[in-house]
Amino acid sequence: MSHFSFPPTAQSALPVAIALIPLYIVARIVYRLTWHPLAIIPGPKLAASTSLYRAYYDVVCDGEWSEHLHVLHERYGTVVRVGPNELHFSDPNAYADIYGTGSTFPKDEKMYRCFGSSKSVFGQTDFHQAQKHRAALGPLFSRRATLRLEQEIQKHVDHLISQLLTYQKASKAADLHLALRSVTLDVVTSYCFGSCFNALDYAGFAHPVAISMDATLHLCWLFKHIPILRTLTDNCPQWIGLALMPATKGYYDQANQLGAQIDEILENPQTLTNSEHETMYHYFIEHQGQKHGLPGVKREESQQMTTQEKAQLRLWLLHEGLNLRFAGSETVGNACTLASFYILKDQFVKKRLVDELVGAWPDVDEPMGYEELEKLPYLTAVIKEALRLSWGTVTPMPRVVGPAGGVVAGLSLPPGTTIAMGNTIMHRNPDIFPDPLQFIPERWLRPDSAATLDRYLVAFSKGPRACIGINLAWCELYLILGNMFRKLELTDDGHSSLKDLEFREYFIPLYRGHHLHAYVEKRDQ
Ligand code: HEM
Repeated sequence: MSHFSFPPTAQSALPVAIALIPLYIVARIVYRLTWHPLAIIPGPKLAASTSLYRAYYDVVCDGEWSEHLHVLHERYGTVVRVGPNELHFSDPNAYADIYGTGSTFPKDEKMYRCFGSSKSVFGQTDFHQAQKHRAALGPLFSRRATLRLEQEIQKHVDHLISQLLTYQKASKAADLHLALRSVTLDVVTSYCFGSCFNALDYAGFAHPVAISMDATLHLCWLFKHIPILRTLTDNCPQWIGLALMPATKGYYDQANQLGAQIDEILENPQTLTNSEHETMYHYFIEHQGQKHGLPGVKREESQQMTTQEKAQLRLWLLHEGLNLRFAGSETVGNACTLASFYILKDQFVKKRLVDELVGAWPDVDEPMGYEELEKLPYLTAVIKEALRLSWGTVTPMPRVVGPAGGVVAGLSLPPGTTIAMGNTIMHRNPDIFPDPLQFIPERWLRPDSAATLDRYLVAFSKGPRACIGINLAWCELYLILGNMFRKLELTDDGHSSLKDLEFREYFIPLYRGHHLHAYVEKRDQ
Protein backbone atom coordinates (compact mmCIF):
# COMPACT_ATOMS: atom_id res chain seq x y z
CA MET A 1 0.00 0.00 0.00
CA SER A 2 1.30 3.50 -0.82
CA HIS A 3 2.32 5.75 2.10
CA PHE A 4 0.09 8.47 0.64
CA SER A 5 -3.19 6.56 0.32
CA PHE A 6 -6.30 7.77 2.16
CA PRO A 7 -7.62 5.83 5.16
CA PRO A 8 -10.42 3.42 4.10
CA THR A 9 -13.24 5.66 5.40
CA ALA A 10 -11.98 8.72 3.48
CA GLN A 11 -11.45 6.56 0.41
CA SER A 12 -15.07 5.49 0.33
CA ALA A 13 -16.39 8.94 1.34
CA LEU A 14 -14.73 10.77 -1.55
CA PRO A 15 -16.73 9.19 -4.41
CA VAL A 16 -19.90 9.64 -2.39
CA ALA A 17 -19.11 13.33 -1.86
CA ILE A 18 -18.41 13.76 -5.59
CA ALA A 19 -21.64 11.98 -6.47
CA LEU A 20 -23.55 14.28 -4.11
CA ILE A 21 -22.40 17.49 -5.81
CA PRO A 22 -24.82 17.25 -8.77
CA LEU A 23 -27.56 16.25 -6.36
CA TYR A 24 -26.84 19.32 -4.23
CA ILE A 25 -26.90 21.57 -7.31
CA VAL A 26 -30.21 20.11 -8.47
CA ALA A 27 -31.71 20.42 -4.98
CA ARG A 28 -30.59 24.06 -4.81
CA ILE A 29 -32.16 24.86 -8.16
CA VAL A 30 -35.40 23.13 -7.19
CA TYR A 31 -35.45 25.13 -3.95
CA ARG A 32 -34.81 28.41 -5.79
CA LEU A 33 -37.63 27.70 -8.23
CA THR A 34 -40.20 26.51 -5.73
CA TRP A 35 -39.80 27.30 -2.01
CA HIS A 36 -37.50 30.33 -2.19
CA PRO A 37 -39.31 33.48 -0.88
CA LEU A 38 -38.76 35.15 -4.28
CA ALA A 39 -40.20 32.20 -6.24
CA ILE A 40 -43.51 34.03 -6.76
CA ILE A 41 -41.84 36.96 -8.54
CA PRO A 42 -41.94 36.68 -12.34
CA GLY A 43 -38.74 36.37 -14.34
CA PRO A 44 -36.76 33.89 -16.44
CA LYS A 45 -36.44 30.50 -14.75
CA LEU A 46 -32.77 30.36 -15.68
CA ALA A 47 -32.11 33.68 -13.91
CA ALA A 48 -33.90 32.39 -10.81
CA SER A 49 -31.79 29.22 -10.91
CA THR A 50 -28.30 30.60 -11.27
CA SER A 51 -26.29 33.82 -11.20
CA LEU A 52 -24.50 32.54 -14.30
CA TYR A 53 -27.48 33.99 -16.20
CA ARG A 54 -26.32 37.50 -15.34
CA ALA A 55 -22.65 36.56 -15.83
CA TYR A 56 -23.52 35.57 -19.39
CA TYR A 57 -24.88 39.03 -20.20
CA ASP A 58 -22.06 40.81 -18.34
CA VAL A 59 -19.08 38.86 -19.62
CA VAL A 60 -20.01 36.85 -22.71
CA CYS A 61 -22.35 39.46 -24.19
CA ASP A 62 -19.83 42.20 -23.33
CA GLY A 63 -21.77 44.51 -20.98
CA GLU A 64 -25.27 43.83 -22.31
CA TRP A 65 -27.08 43.50 -18.96
CA SER A 66 -28.69 46.93 -18.67
CA GLU A 67 -30.05 46.61 -22.22
CA HIS A 68 -31.37 43.13 -21.46
CA LEU A 69 -33.24 44.51 -18.44
CA HIS A 70 -35.41 46.58 -20.78
CA VAL A 71 -36.42 43.36 -22.55
CA LEU A 72 -37.13 41.60 -19.24
CA HIS A 73 -39.40 44.39 -17.98
CA GLU A 74 -41.28 44.38 -21.29
CA ARG A 75 -41.91 40.69 -20.82
CA TYR A 76 -42.44 40.29 -17.07
CA GLY A 77 -43.69 43.64 -15.72
CA THR A 78 -42.41 46.17 -13.20
CA VAL A 79 -40.65 43.73 -10.83
CA VAL A 80 -38.47 40.99 -12.26
CA ARG A 81 -36.50 38.30 -10.50
CA VAL A 82 -33.20 38.66 -12.31
CA GLY A 83 -31.10 36.36 -10.14
CA PRO A 84 -31.63 33.70 -7.47
CA ASN A 85 -31.62 36.42 -4.85
CA GLU A 86 -31.99 39.53 -6.95
CA LEU A 87 -34.87 41.75 -8.06
CA HIS A 88 -34.91 44.58 -10.54
CA PHE A 89 -37.62 47.26 -10.54
CA SER A 90 -38.94 49.63 -13.20
CA ASP A 91 -41.65 51.45 -11.24
CA PRO A 92 -40.39 55.05 -10.75
CA ASN A 93 -41.58 54.93 -7.11
CA ALA A 94 -39.19 52.06 -6.45
CA TYR A 95 -36.21 54.33 -7.16
CA ALA A 96 -37.05 56.54 -4.18
CA ASP A 97 -37.53 53.50 -1.93
CA ILE A 98 -34.21 51.93 -2.91
CA TYR A 99 -31.98 55.00 -3.08
CA GLY A 100 -33.90 58.04 -1.80
CA THR A 101 -33.78 59.98 1.44
CA GLY A 102 -34.24 57.63 4.37
CA SER A 103 -32.87 54.58 2.55
CA THR A 104 -30.18 52.80 4.55
CA PHE A 105 -29.73 49.73 2.36
CA PRO A 106 -26.03 48.85 2.16
CA LYS A 107 -24.35 48.55 -1.23
CA ASP A 108 -23.94 45.03 -2.56
CA GLU A 109 -20.46 43.76 -1.69
CA LYS A 110 -20.43 41.34 -4.66
CA MET A 111 -20.64 44.22 -7.09
CA TYR A 112 -18.61 46.94 -5.41
CA ARG A 113 -15.59 44.81 -4.48
CA CYS A 114 -14.83 44.35 -8.18
CA PHE A 115 -13.63 47.98 -8.40
CA GLY A 116 -10.81 47.35 -5.92
CA SER A 117 -11.38 50.52 -3.87
CA SER A 118 -13.19 49.14 -0.84
CA LYS A 119 -11.80 51.81 1.52
CA SER A 120 -13.08 54.75 -0.54
CA VAL A 121 -16.40 56.51 0.03
CA PHE A 122 -17.72 54.89 -3.14
CA GLY A 123 -16.46 51.40 -2.29
CA GLN A 124 -17.71 51.42 1.33
CA THR A 125 -20.67 49.07 1.31
CA ASP A 126 -21.70 49.54 4.95
CA PHE A 127 -24.16 52.41 5.20
CA HIS A 128 -22.96 53.86 8.53
CA GLN A 129 -19.26 53.57 7.70
CA ALA A 130 -19.93 55.31 4.39
CA GLN A 131 -21.69 58.16 6.18
CA LYS A 132 -18.54 58.75 8.26
CA HIS A 133 -16.46 58.92 5.10
CA ARG A 134 -18.94 61.23 3.47
CA ALA A 135 -18.90 63.51 6.52
CA ALA A 136 -15.12 63.72 6.26
CA LEU A 137 -14.91 64.28 2.52
CA GLY A 138 -18.20 66.12 1.95
CA PRO A 139 -16.96 69.65 2.75
CA LEU A 140 -14.41 69.42 -0.10
CA PHE A 141 -17.36 69.17 -2.50
CA SER A 142 -19.80 71.59 -0.89
CA ARG A 143 -21.18 74.32 -3.12
CA ARG A 144 -19.20 76.88 -1.14
CA ALA A 145 -15.94 74.96 -1.64
CA THR A 146 -16.65 74.59 -5.36
CA LEU A 147 -17.32 78.33 -5.72
CA ARG A 148 -14.10 79.05 -3.84
CA LEU A 149 -12.20 76.94 -6.37
CA GLU A 150 -14.07 78.18 -9.42
CA GLN A 151 -11.05 80.07 -10.73
CA GLU A 152 -8.99 76.88 -10.53
CA ILE A 153 -11.60 75.10 -12.66
CA GLN A 154 -11.85 78.06 -15.05
CA LYS A 155 -8.08 77.94 -15.54
CA HIS A 156 -8.36 74.41 -16.98
CA VAL A 157 -11.36 75.36 -19.09
CA ASP A 158 -9.37 78.28 -20.56
CA HIS A 159 -6.57 75.85 -21.33
CA LEU A 160 -9.04 73.54 -23.07
CA ILE A 161 -10.18 76.43 -25.28
CA SER A 162 -6.63 77.44 -26.19
CA GLN A 163 -5.60 73.84 -26.89
CA LEU A 164 -8.65 73.35 -29.12
CA LEU A 165 -7.75 76.54 -30.97
CA THR A 166 -4.44 75.00 -32.01
CA TYR A 167 -6.55 72.80 -34.32
CA GLN A 168 -7.76 75.89 -36.16
CA LYS A 169 -4.21 76.59 -37.27
CA ALA A 170 -3.59 72.94 -38.11
CA SER A 171 -6.86 72.78 -40.11
CA LYS A 172 -7.72 69.36 -38.76
CA ALA A 173 -10.53 68.07 -36.60
CA ALA A 174 -9.95 67.76 -32.85
CA ASP A 175 -10.91 64.64 -30.91
CA LEU A 176 -13.56 66.21 -28.66
CA HIS A 177 -14.15 62.97 -26.76
CA LEU A 178 -10.53 62.88 -25.56
CA ALA A 179 -10.31 66.66 -25.16
CA LEU A 180 -13.28 66.62 -22.80
CA ARG A 181 -11.96 63.58 -20.96
CA SER A 182 -8.65 65.41 -20.54
CA VAL A 183 -10.09 68.63 -19.18
CA THR A 184 -12.18 66.75 -16.62
CA LEU A 185 -9.13 64.70 -15.65
CA ASP A 186 -7.11 67.87 -15.13
CA VAL A 187 -9.89 69.51 -13.12
CA VAL A 188 -10.46 66.57 -10.81
CA THR A 189 -6.77 65.92 -10.17
CA SER A 190 -5.98 69.53 -9.40
CA TYR A 191 -9.18 69.98 -7.35
CA CYS A 192 -8.75 66.82 -5.27
CA PHE A 193 -4.98 66.38 -5.09
CA GLY A 194 -3.57 69.85 -5.84
CA SER A 195 -1.41 68.34 -8.58
CA CYS A 196 -2.68 68.18 -12.12
CA PHE A 197 -2.11 65.43 -14.73
CA ASN A 198 -1.74 68.04 -17.52
CA ALA A 199 -3.66 65.71 -19.80
CA LEU A 200 -4.64 68.65 -22.02
CA ASP A 201 -0.98 69.04 -23.00
CA TYR A 202 -0.71 65.57 -24.53
CA ALA A 203 -0.64 65.33 -28.33
CA GLY A 204 -4.17 64.57 -29.51
CA PHE A 205 -5.28 64.73 -25.84
CA ALA A 206 -4.17 61.09 -25.63
CA HIS A 207 -3.09 60.99 -21.99
CA PRO A 208 -2.37 57.36 -20.98
CA VAL A 209 -4.91 57.51 -18.15
CA ALA A 210 -7.67 58.69 -20.48
CA ILE A 211 -6.77 55.86 -22.86
CA SER A 212 -6.26 53.14 -20.26
CA MET A 213 -9.68 53.63 -18.74
CA ASP A 214 -11.44 52.49 -21.91
CA ALA A 215 -8.94 49.68 -22.33
CA THR A 216 -9.29 48.24 -18.82
CA LEU A 217 -12.84 48.98 -17.71
CA HIS A 218 -14.22 45.79 -19.27
CA LEU A 219 -12.22 43.75 -16.73
CA CYS A 220 -14.64 44.76 -13.98
CA TRP A 221 -17.24 42.11 -14.85
CA LEU A 222 -14.59 39.40 -14.90
CA PHE A 223 -13.50 40.63 -11.46
CA LYS A 224 -17.10 40.59 -10.27
CA HIS A 225 -17.91 37.07 -11.38
CA ILE A 226 -14.47 35.58 -10.62
CA PRO A 227 -13.44 37.53 -7.48
CA ILE A 228 -10.12 35.69 -7.15
CA LEU A 229 -8.96 37.55 -10.26
CA ARG A 230 -9.41 40.86 -8.44
CA THR A 231 -7.39 39.58 -5.49
CA LEU A 232 -4.65 38.28 -7.78
CA THR A 233 -4.49 41.55 -9.71
CA ASP A 234 -4.28 43.61 -6.53
CA ASN A 235 -1.49 41.47 -5.16
CA CYS A 236 0.59 40.55 -8.18
CA PRO A 237 3.71 42.58 -8.99
CA GLN A 238 3.05 45.38 -11.46
CA TRP A 239 5.43 43.96 -14.06
CA ILE A 240 3.28 40.83 -14.33
CA GLY A 241 0.12 42.89 -14.69
CA LEU A 242 1.80 45.00 -17.35
CA ALA A 243 3.13 41.99 -19.24
CA LEU A 244 -0.32 40.37 -19.29
CA MET A 245 -2.14 43.60 -20.17
CA PRO A 246 0.01 46.45 -21.46
CA ALA A 247 -3.08 48.70 -21.51
CA THR A 248 -2.99 48.81 -17.72
CA LYS A 249 0.07 51.09 -17.88
CA GLY A 250 -2.01 54.24 -17.43
CA TYR A 251 -3.72 52.74 -14.39
CA TYR A 252 -0.44 51.73 -12.76
CA ASP A 253 1.15 55.08 -13.62
CA GLN A 254 -1.54 57.02 -11.83
CA ALA A 255 -1.55 54.64 -8.85
CA ASN A 256 2.23 55.09 -8.56
CA GLN A 257 1.99 58.86 -8.96
CA LEU A 258 -0.73 59.10 -6.33
CA GLY A 259 1.11 56.66 -4.04
CA ALA A 260 4.28 58.78 -4.25
CA GLN A 261 2.31 61.92 -3.37
CA ILE A 262 0.69 60.18 -0.39
CA ASP A 263 4.08 58.87 0.82
CA GLU A 264 5.52 62.36 0.67
CA ILE A 265 2.63 63.82 2.63
CA LEU A 266 2.70 61.10 5.26
CA GLU A 267 6.43 61.50 5.61
CA ASN A 268 6.24 65.25 5.85
CA PRO A 269 2.71 66.57 6.41
CA GLN A 270 4.09 70.13 6.49
CA THR A 271 4.11 69.97 2.65
CA LEU A 272 0.35 70.49 2.90
CA THR A 273 1.06 74.07 3.93
CA ASN A 274 2.56 74.73 0.48
CA SER A 275 -0.58 73.64 -1.32
CA GLU A 276 -2.34 76.41 -3.29
CA HIS A 277 -5.72 75.26 -2.03
CA GLU A 278 -7.21 72.61 0.21
CA THR A 279 -7.33 69.09 -1.19
CA MET A 280 -8.69 65.73 -0.10
CA TYR A 281 -5.57 65.33 2.04
CA HIS A 282 -6.41 68.44 4.04
CA TYR A 283 -9.93 67.20 4.68
CA PHE A 284 -8.84 63.76 5.82
CA ILE A 285 -5.57 64.53 7.50
CA GLU A 286 -6.12 67.94 9.00
CA HIS A 287 -9.73 68.45 9.80
CA GLN A 288 -11.96 65.49 9.63
CA GLY A 289 -10.39 62.05 9.65
CA GLN A 290 -10.07 61.46 13.37
CA LYS A 291 -13.15 63.48 14.16
CA HIS A 292 -15.23 60.94 12.27
CA GLY A 293 -13.51 57.87 13.70
CA LEU A 294 -11.51 57.17 10.54
CA PRO A 295 -7.80 56.39 10.33
CA GLY A 296 -7.01 60.10 10.03
CA VAL A 297 -4.11 61.83 11.70
CA LYS A 298 -3.16 65.35 12.69
CA ARG A 299 -0.01 66.77 11.12
CA GLU A 300 2.02 66.84 14.30
CA GLU A 301 0.98 63.29 15.21
CA SER A 302 2.00 61.72 11.93
CA GLN A 303 5.63 61.35 12.98
CA GLN A 304 4.57 59.07 15.82
CA MET A 305 2.47 56.73 13.67
CA THR A 306 3.48 53.09 13.56
CA THR A 307 4.36 51.58 10.19
CA GLN A 308 1.12 49.63 10.31
CA GLU A 309 -0.96 52.76 10.95
CA LYS A 310 0.78 54.56 8.10
CA ALA A 311 0.11 51.62 5.77
CA GLN A 312 -3.56 51.67 6.74
CA LEU A 313 -3.88 55.39 6.13
CA ARG A 314 -1.91 55.13 2.88
CA LEU A 315 -4.22 52.43 1.50
CA TRP A 316 -7.26 54.41 2.51
CA LEU A 317 -6.02 57.60 0.80
CA LEU A 318 -4.95 55.64 -2.29
CA HIS A 319 -8.37 54.04 -2.69
CA GLU A 320 -10.06 57.40 -2.20
CA GLY A 321 -7.76 59.10 -4.68
CA LEU A 322 -8.08 56.45 -7.38
CA ASN A 323 -11.82 56.45 -7.02
CA LEU A 324 -12.22 60.23 -7.10
CA ARG A 325 -10.07 60.34 -10.22
CA PHE A 326 -12.34 57.82 -11.89
CA ALA A 327 -15.70 59.03 -10.54
CA GLY A 328 -14.89 62.64 -11.28
CA SER A 329 -13.54 62.48 -14.81
CA GLU A 330 -15.34 59.84 -16.89
CA THR A 331 -18.83 60.91 -15.82
CA VAL A 332 -18.44 64.64 -16.49
CA GLY A 333 -16.48 63.86 -19.67
CA ASN A 334 -19.27 61.61 -20.97
CA ALA A 335 -21.99 64.18 -20.27
CA CYS A 336 -20.00 66.92 -22.04
CA THR A 337 -19.26 64.70 -25.06
CA LEU A 338 -22.86 63.67 -25.38
CA ALA A 339 -24.07 67.27 -25.12
CA SER A 340 -21.53 68.33 -27.77
CA PHE A 341 -22.62 65.51 -30.07
CA TYR A 342 -26.26 66.57 -30.06
CA ILE A 343 -25.50 70.29 -30.22
CA LEU A 344 -23.31 69.78 -33.28
CA LYS A 345 -25.82 67.46 -34.99
CA ASP A 346 -28.88 69.64 -34.44
CA GLN A 347 -28.56 73.11 -35.95
CA PHE A 348 -31.70 74.27 -34.16
CA VAL A 349 -30.31 73.35 -30.73
CA LYS A 350 -26.94 74.86 -31.61
CA LYS A 351 -28.41 78.16 -32.79
CA ARG A 352 -30.67 78.52 -29.79
CA LEU A 353 -27.82 77.78 -27.40
CA VAL A 354 -25.32 80.09 -29.10
CA ASP A 355 -27.89 82.90 -29.35
CA GLU A 356 -28.58 82.61 -25.63
CA LEU A 357 -24.88 82.60 -24.77
CA VAL A 358 -24.02 85.54 -27.03
CA GLY A 359 -27.00 87.52 -25.71
CA ALA A 360 -26.08 86.97 -22.08
CA TRP A 361 -22.34 87.23 -22.62
CA PRO A 362 -21.79 89.91 -25.26
CA ASP A 363 -18.13 90.63 -24.56
CA VAL A 364 -16.29 87.35 -24.73
CA ASP A 365 -13.14 88.88 -23.30
CA GLU A 366 -14.98 89.56 -20.07
CA PRO A 367 -15.19 86.49 -17.81
CA MET A 368 -18.60 84.95 -17.14
CA GLY A 369 -18.86 82.98 -13.92
CA TYR A 370 -20.65 79.81 -12.98
CA GLU A 371 -23.38 81.59 -11.02
CA GLU A 372 -24.29 83.68 -14.08
CA LEU A 373 -24.15 80.74 -16.48
CA GLU A 374 -26.46 78.63 -14.34
CA LYS A 375 -29.17 81.29 -14.74
CA LEU A 376 -29.33 80.61 -18.51
CA PRO A 377 -32.44 78.47 -19.14
CA TYR A 378 -31.48 76.91 -22.46
CA LEU A 379 -27.94 75.99 -21.40
CA THR A 380 -29.43 74.47 -18.25
CA ALA A 381 -31.94 72.50 -20.32
CA VAL A 382 -29.15 71.23 -22.62
CA ILE A 383 -27.13 70.07 -19.62
CA LYS A 384 -30.09 68.30 -18.01
CA GLU A 385 -30.90 66.53 -21.27
CA ALA A 386 -27.25 65.53 -21.67
CA LEU A 387 -27.22 64.14 -18.13
CA ARG A 388 -30.40 62.21 -18.88
CA LEU A 389 -28.98 60.59 -22.00
CA SER A 390 -25.50 59.99 -20.62
CA TRP A 391 -27.25 58.21 -17.71
CA GLY A 392 -24.62 58.74 -14.96
CA THR A 393 -24.10 55.08 -14.18
CA VAL A 394 -25.65 52.55 -16.53
CA THR A 395 -25.35 49.47 -14.35
CA PRO A 396 -28.20 49.34 -11.83
CA MET A 397 -26.58 50.14 -8.46
CA PRO A 398 -27.34 47.11 -6.26
CA ARG A 399 -28.38 47.42 -2.63
CA VAL A 400 -29.07 44.61 -0.15
CA VAL A 401 -32.11 44.29 2.11
CA GLY A 402 -31.03 44.15 5.78
CA PRO A 403 -31.93 41.55 8.46
CA ALA A 404 -35.23 43.30 9.25
CA GLY A 405 -36.48 42.95 5.66
CA GLY A 406 -37.68 45.88 3.59
CA VAL A 407 -40.46 47.28 1.42
CA VAL A 408 -39.96 48.57 -2.12
CA ALA A 409 -42.82 49.89 -4.24
CA GLY A 410 -45.25 48.26 -1.83
CA LEU A 411 -43.57 44.84 -2.05
CA SER A 412 -42.27 43.22 1.16
CA LEU A 413 -38.81 41.80 0.68
CA PRO A 414 -36.99 39.10 2.62
CA PRO A 415 -33.59 39.85 4.21
CA GLY A 416 -30.62 39.41 1.90
CA THR A 417 -32.47 40.27 -1.32
CA THR A 418 -30.40 42.30 -3.76
CA ILE A 419 -32.46 45.14 -5.23
CA ALA A 420 -31.78 47.72 -7.89
CA MET A 421 -33.31 50.01 -10.46
CA GLY A 422 -31.16 51.22 -13.32
CA ASN A 423 -30.89 54.85 -14.39
CA THR A 424 -31.51 53.85 -18.02
CA ILE A 425 -34.87 52.39 -17.01
CA MET A 426 -35.86 55.66 -15.33
CA HIS A 427 -34.49 57.96 -18.03
CA ARG A 428 -36.06 55.95 -20.84
CA ASN A 429 -39.53 55.79 -19.26
CA PRO A 430 -41.81 57.20 -22.01
CA ASP A 431 -44.52 58.20 -19.51
CA ILE A 432 -42.08 60.62 -17.88
CA PHE A 433 -39.89 61.51 -20.86
CA PRO A 434 -41.92 61.16 -24.10
CA ASP A 435 -39.71 60.16 -27.08
CA PRO A 436 -37.12 59.14 -24.51
CA LEU A 437 -34.30 58.44 -26.95
CA GLN A 438 -34.56 61.88 -28.58
CA PHE A 439 -32.41 64.78 -27.36
CA ILE A 440 -35.06 67.41 -26.58
CA PRO A 441 -33.79 70.18 -24.25
CA GLU A 442 -37.19 71.90 -24.60
CA ARG A 443 -38.78 69.28 -22.31
CA TRP A 444 -36.92 70.94 -19.42
CA LEU A 445 -38.30 74.39 -20.30
CA ARG A 446 -41.96 73.54 -19.71
CA PRO A 447 -43.30 75.66 -16.82
CA ASP A 448 -44.06 72.55 -14.76
CA SER A 449 -40.78 70.74 -15.48
CA ALA A 450 -39.20 71.54 -12.11
CA ALA A 451 -42.16 69.91 -10.39
CA THR A 452 -42.73 67.03 -12.80
CA LEU A 453 -39.35 66.11 -14.30
CA ASP A 454 -36.49 67.12 -12.01
CA ARG A 455 -37.11 64.37 -9.49
CA TYR A 456 -36.85 61.75 -12.24
CA LEU A 457 -33.45 62.97 -13.39
CA VAL A 458 -31.34 60.48 -11.46
CA ALA A 459 -27.97 60.72 -13.20
CA PHE A 460 -26.40 61.57 -9.83
CA SER A 461 -28.59 58.98 -8.06
CA LYS A 462 -30.54 60.13 -4.99
CA GLY A 463 -30.43 60.09 -1.22
CA PRO A 464 -27.65 59.40 1.26
CA ARG A 465 -25.40 57.59 -1.26
CA ALA A 466 -25.99 60.02 -4.13
CA CYS A 467 -23.02 61.53 -5.93
CA ILE A 468 -20.85 63.45 -3.50
CA GLY A 469 -19.27 65.46 -6.33
CA ILE A 470 -22.54 66.86 -7.67
CA ASN A 471 -21.66 70.54 -7.05
CA LEU A 472 -18.30 70.21 -8.72
CA ALA A 473 -19.91 68.32 -11.61
CA TRP A 474 -22.55 71.00 -12.26
CA CYS A 475 -19.92 73.73 -12.09
CA GLU A 476 -17.74 71.92 -14.63
CA LEU A 477 -20.67 71.24 -16.96
CA TYR A 478 -21.66 74.93 -17.04
CA LEU A 479 -18.14 76.25 -17.40
CA ILE A 480 -17.01 73.74 -20.04
CA LEU A 481 -20.10 73.84 -22.26
CA GLY A 482 -20.73 77.57 -21.73
CA ASN A 483 -17.16 78.54 -22.65
CA MET A 484 -16.82 76.08 -25.53
CA PHE A 485 -19.97 77.12 -27.33
CA ARG A 486 -19.55 80.84 -26.60
CA LYS A 487 -15.91 81.09 -27.60
CA LEU A 488 -15.58 78.51 -30.36
CA GLU A 489 -17.37 77.79 -33.61
CA LEU A 490 -17.31 74.00 -33.65
CA THR A 491 -18.31 71.99 -36.70
CA ASP A 492 -18.87 68.26 -36.69
CA ASP A 493 -16.36 66.52 -38.99
CA GLY A 494 -19.22 64.39 -40.35
CA HIS A 495 -17.84 61.02 -39.29
CA SER A 496 -19.85 60.39 -36.12
CA SER A 497 -23.37 59.08 -36.02
CA LEU A 498 -25.91 57.98 -33.43
CA LYS A 499 -24.40 54.51 -33.71
CA ASP A 500 -21.26 55.85 -32.02
CA LEU A 501 -23.33 56.62 -28.93
CA GLU A 502 -24.20 52.96 -28.50
CA PHE A 503 -22.40 51.82 -25.40
CA ARG A 504 -21.37 48.69 -23.58
CA GLU A 505 -22.37 48.71 -19.95
CA TYR A 506 -19.45 48.61 -17.51
CA PHE A 507 -20.95 50.47 -14.57
CA ILE A 508 -20.53 53.63 -16.61
CA PRO A 509 -21.20 53.61 -20.36
CA LEU A 510 -18.22 52.52 -22.43
CA TYR A 511 -18.39 54.04 -25.91
CA ARG A 512 -16.36 52.12 -28.44
CA GLY A 513 -17.57 53.88 -31.58
CA HIS A 514 -15.78 56.59 -33.52
CA HIS A 515 -14.81 59.47 -31.22
CA LEU A 516 -16.64 62.73 -31.82
CA HIS A 517 -14.33 65.05 -33.78
CA ALA A 518 -14.91 68.70 -34.67
CA TYR A 519 -13.29 71.46 -36.69
CA VAL A 520 -12.53 74.45 -34.51
CA GLU A 521 -12.66 78.17 -35.23
CA LYS A 522 -12.63 81.16 -32.94
CA ARG A 523 -16.03 82.79 -32.58
CA ASP A 524 -15.41 86.49 -33.11
CA GLN A 525 -18.59 88.11 -31.91
C1 HEM B 1 -21.79 64.31 -14.51
C2 HEM B 1 -21.02 63.95 -13.51
C3 HEM B 1 -21.31 62.87 -12.49
C4 HEM B 1 -22.31 61.93 -12.48
C5 HEM B 1 -23.42 61.74 -13.48
C6 HEM B 1 -22.13 61.12 -11.28
C7 HEM B 1 -22.95 60.08 -10.91
C8 HEM B 1 -22.82 59.37 -9.73
C9 HEM B 1 -23.69 58.32 -9.31
C10 HEM B 1 -24.90 57.81 -10.08
C11 HEM B 1 -23.26 57.88 -8.10
C12 HEM B 1 -23.86 56.76 -7.24
C13 HEM B 1 -23.03 55.50 -7.46
C14 HEM B 1 -23.48 54.32 -6.63
O1 HEM B 1 -24.41 54.41 -5.84
O2 HEM B 1 -22.87 53.27 -6.78
C15 HEM B 1 -22.10 58.64 -7.76
C16 HEM B 1 -21.37 58.48 -6.61
C17 HEM B 1 -20.20 59.15 -6.35
N1 HEM B 1 -19.64 60.16 -7.09
FE1 HEM B 1 -20.37 60.94 -8.79
N2 HEM B 1 -21.03 61.59 -10.62
C18 HEM B 1 -20.50 62.65 -11.31
C19 HEM B 1 -19.41 63.41 -10.96
C20 HEM B 1 -18.64 63.22 -9.84
C21 HEM B 1 -17.53 64.05 -9.45
C22 HEM B 1 -17.04 65.29 -10.20
C23 HEM B 1 -17.00 63.50 -8.31
C24 HEM B 1 -15.83 63.94 -7.48
C25 HEM B 1 -14.71 64.34 -7.92
C26 HEM B 1 -17.82 62.34 -7.97
C27 HEM B 1 -17.61 61.52 -6.88
C28 HEM B 1 -18.49 60.54 -6.47
C29 HEM B 1 -18.28 59.74 -5.27
C30 HEM B 1 -17.11 59.84 -4.31
C31 HEM B 1 -19.36 58.87 -5.20
C32 HEM B 1 -19.64 57.80 -4.12
C33 HEM B 1 -20.68 58.31 -3.13
C34 HEM B 1 -21.13 57.24 -2.17
O3 HEM B 1 -21.05 56.05 -2.48
O4 HEM B 1 -21.61 57.56 -1.06
N3 HEM B 1 -18.79 62.20 -8.93
N4 HEM B 1 -21.85 59.56 -8.76
